[in-house]
Amino acid sequence: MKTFDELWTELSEKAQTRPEGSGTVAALDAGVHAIGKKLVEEAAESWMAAEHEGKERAAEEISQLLYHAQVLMLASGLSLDDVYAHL
Ligand SMILES: N=c1c2ncn([C@@H]3O[C@H](COP(=O)(O)OP(=O)(O)OP(=O)(O)O)[C@@H](O)[C@H]3O)c2ncn1[C@@H]1O[C@H](COP(=O)(O)O)[C@@H](O)[C@H]1O
Repeated sequence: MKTFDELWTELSEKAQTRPEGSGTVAALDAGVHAIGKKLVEEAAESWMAAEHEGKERAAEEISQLLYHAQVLMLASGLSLDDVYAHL
């Protein structure tokens, strides 16, 4: 298990060090358009899971949604504080 902040630290490091085999690095290389499509897909899957598939599946899909949101932030050059400023 990891927190949102711990995931952000891990993904930020991967974006810097670009380790081989990282899905995050591959996603960043694919670009904002591809990341955005994945984010929308995970949002739809989160919605469907919450409405039809129960709490465990909803939690799983929402975790993937948060992951892809962080990847989009990295690809867009945004920090956590840039986003927190609007909460
Ligand atoms: N939390 C996640 C995470 N959530 C979702 N995903 C990605 O999102 C995809 C989820 O897609 P779906 O379940 O919808 O399955 P899918 O559509 O068949 O998947 P794809 O065809 O798109 O690969 C997974 O295949 C992963 O590529 C994640 N990829 C990585 N992480 C974490 O990010 C960290 C860094 O990962 P790497 O960069 O791969 O080392 C690690 O701690 C990982 O646990």
